[in-house]
Amino acid sequence: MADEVPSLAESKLTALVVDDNFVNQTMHHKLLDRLGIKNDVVCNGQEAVDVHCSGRNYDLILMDMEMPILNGIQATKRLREMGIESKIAGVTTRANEGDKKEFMEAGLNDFQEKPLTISKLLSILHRLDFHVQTYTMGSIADAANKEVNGTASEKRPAVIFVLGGPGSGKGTQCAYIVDHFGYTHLSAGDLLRAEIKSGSENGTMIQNMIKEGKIVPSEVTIKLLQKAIQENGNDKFLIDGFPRNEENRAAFEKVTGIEPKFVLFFDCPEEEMERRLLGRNQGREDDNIETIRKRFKVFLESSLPVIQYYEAKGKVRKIHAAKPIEDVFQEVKAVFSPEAEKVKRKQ
Ligand SMILES: Nc1ncnc2c1ncn2[C@@H]1O[C@H](COP(=O)(O)OP(=O)(O)O)[C@@H](O)[C@H]1O
Ligand SMILES: O=c1ccn([C@@H]2O[C@H](COP(=O)(O)OP(=O)(O)O)[C@@H](O)[C@H]2O)c(=O)[nH]1
Repeated sequence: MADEVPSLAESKLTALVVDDNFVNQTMHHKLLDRLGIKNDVVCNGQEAVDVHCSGRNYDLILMDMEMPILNGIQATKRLREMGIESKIAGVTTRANEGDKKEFMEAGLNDFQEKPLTISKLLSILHRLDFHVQTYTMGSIADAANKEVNGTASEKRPAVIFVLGGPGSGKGTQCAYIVDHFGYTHLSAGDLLRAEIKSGSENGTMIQNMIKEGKIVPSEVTIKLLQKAIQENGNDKFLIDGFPRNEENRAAFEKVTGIEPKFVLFFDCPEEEMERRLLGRNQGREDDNIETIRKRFKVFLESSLPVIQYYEAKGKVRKIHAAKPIEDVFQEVKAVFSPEAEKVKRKQ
C-alpha cells in the first residue's frame, strides 16, 4: 500500500517563488526543495508575469506582496486575467486586514504570513489539496527532529498503537488499560486539540483540518507525541488514534526509531460508531453527521491500510468492539496478559 501513495520527492509538482528579498528567495526555494518540489525563483511580479508569457506554468506560486515594478496584488490580478489557473499563495510580512483582503480578491487561493517554515508550507499544500501525505521522509523527519529539543530516539519506550474507527471506543478502553496495566495514554487527537487551545501558530490549521476530518501533517502530530513521551517519566505508552495513514506511520518510525510492540485494533461497524459519536456529547466540533461521514471515509481509505501493514507483520490484536464496554475490556485484558502475548508470538 505504501508504494501506492505518490511520493512528493518523485512528484511532478512545480512551484514559482516570487520575492524581491534574497533571504526569502533562498529560504522558500530550499523549503520547496526539501519537499521535492521543483521550483524557479523570480524577483518581482513583472518577472512572474513574463515567465508565464514565455509559456511556463506552475502548480503553485508563492507570491510576496510588496515588490518593485509589479507588486504581488498587481501580479496576481494580471496572472488571473491571463487565465493562469495555478494555485497562488500570498506569503507576506505583517499584512493588515485591508491589504490581505485586496490580495485575496486579486485571485489568491491561500495566504500565509512570513517567515515561511516547513510546517507552514505543508499547511499551504494541504489546504490547497496537493497530496503531500506522502513519502518525503528524509525532509519531514529532519524537519521534525530539528524543531524538537532532543528526540524520542534518546528514549525508546514501549509503544502500543491503539487504532480503530472514530467512536470505536479507543479512548474509553485506554482509560481501563491505564488503570490495570500502568501505561500512559497519549491521545493524538487530544494533543492536537490542546495545541489549538494553546493558541500556537499551528492552531488554526489544526482546527480547520479536524473540522474537515482531515489528517493533520505528520510533522505536527509527531512533534506533539515526541514531546509528550519525553516529558513523561513512564516507559510504556498507548498511542491512541495515531498513525492515521501510511505517511504518519513511516514518519513516526523514522523520526523516533520506535516500532510498536503491537497494534490494538478496535473493530466496530460504522452504524454503531455513528450512534456512539452522535451521543458522545463532549462538545466536539467534529462530532456532527457531516464530519463523521468524512472521518469514516478517511478511516477506510487512509487508516485501514496502516492496520493491514501491521497485520502483515503479525502485530495486530483485533478486538470485537461492538459489545458493552465491560465485555470489550475482557477481550482487551486477555491481550495484555503476558501469557496471551507468549501464545501469539509462538503462532
Ligand atoms: N463498548 C461501548 N458500548 C457503547 N458505548 C461505548 C462503548 N465504548 C465507548 N462508548 C461510548 O462511545 C463514545 C465514543 O467512545 P470513545 O472511547 O470516545 O471512542 P474513540 O476514542 O474511538 O473515538 C463515547 O461516548 C463512549 O462513552
Ligand atoms: O494522529 C492524528 C489524530 C487525530 N487527528 C485529527 O483529529 C481528529 C479526531 O481524532 P480523535 O482520535 O481524537 O477522534 P476519533 O476521530 O478517533 O474519534 C481526526 O479526525 C483528525 O482530524 C489527526 O489529524 N491526526
